[in-house]
Amino acid sequence: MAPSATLPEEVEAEVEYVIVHGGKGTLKRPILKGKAMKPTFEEIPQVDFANLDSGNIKDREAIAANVRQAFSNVGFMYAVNHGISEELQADCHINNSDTIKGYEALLETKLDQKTRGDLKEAFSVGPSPYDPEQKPPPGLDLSKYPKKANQWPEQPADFRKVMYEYRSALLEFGIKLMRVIALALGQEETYFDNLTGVDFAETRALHYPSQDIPEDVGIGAHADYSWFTLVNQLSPTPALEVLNQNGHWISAPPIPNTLVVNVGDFLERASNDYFVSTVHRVVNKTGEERYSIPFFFMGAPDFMIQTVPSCITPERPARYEPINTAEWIRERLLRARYKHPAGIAARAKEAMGEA
Ligand SMILES: O=C(O)CCC(=O)C(=O)O
Ligand SMILES: [Fe+2]
Repeated sequence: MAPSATLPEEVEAEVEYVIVHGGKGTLKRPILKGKAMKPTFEEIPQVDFANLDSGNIKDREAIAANVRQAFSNVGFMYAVNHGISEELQADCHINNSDTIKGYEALLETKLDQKTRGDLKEAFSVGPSPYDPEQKPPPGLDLSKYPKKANQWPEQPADFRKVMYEYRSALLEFGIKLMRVIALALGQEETYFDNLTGVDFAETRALHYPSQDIPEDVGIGAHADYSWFTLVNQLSPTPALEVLNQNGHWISAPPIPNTLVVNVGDFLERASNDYFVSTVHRVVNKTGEERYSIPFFFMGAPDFMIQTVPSCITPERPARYEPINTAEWIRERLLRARYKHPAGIAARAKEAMGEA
């Protein structure tokens, strides 16, 4: 339609949307411009964790207050002074290996249905009590766990060792962060301690080639299925982008010695939407390779995700039913794995109305 001086601004402009398929179904966010724009974030805040191990609860509460602000307004933050050693981060760099390209090939997942798939490759390490490094509790009934959960390459020889050292360091930070989150939600620090019974995290070493075809993405727009995710951006290549309330993509460039921390769907649900599981994507148009290692803090598989009591008020009654962690993860994983036999079977079942 041709612009007309007499029509209101909203009618004149054709509204465009960002469309995202996430944990809550399809999100259609209008891209707002000019006067229609709402107050929302334009950058990712930084939170200092230097006092995380302080014996004084006031110090830990001060961190919790900053986390609360970041998680409720943005859903993302940079963790500064997180205590993970730089050497360990450098050891994990996939550049140290000329053989590891992971077992998830390029285009194996497709998070944005308009694309030919995600232009990334990955090596994932998930929960498995068969790996002694994960210190399964004595007497754990192993029959409930799949035997082939993790697959390890023979080369380079110390790949498994380094990945486990890194994973343990992140897990330690993650368990402390979960305590800060409990405080941030107005609970006792120990509120979520029973979530961490058996190992419950996934580490994914990612490689993104430069995306030279205009439609290509590294990872299509999505929200994470985790309590939170700790992303280590190993390359100086800016590519991670975060969707704000105006439908604008905000860059989260690498900042040395920080971890990007984002709220995942489980925390959003447990917090009754007070904390937002913000949609993000990776688009690497820099002409350079990019490497990153996200760490997904997922919770024990049999943990029931329920609304935290302090997040239920007369104005905001509980919005969600309790849900089993393993069931939710399986459902989400299979949706993205469009080439995996189990993913194909699940979608066929869904199409026939059986799922
Ligand atoms: O590589 C990144 O910076 C983020 C990766 C990511 O969003 C994911 O794996 O869920
Ligand atoms: Fe993500």
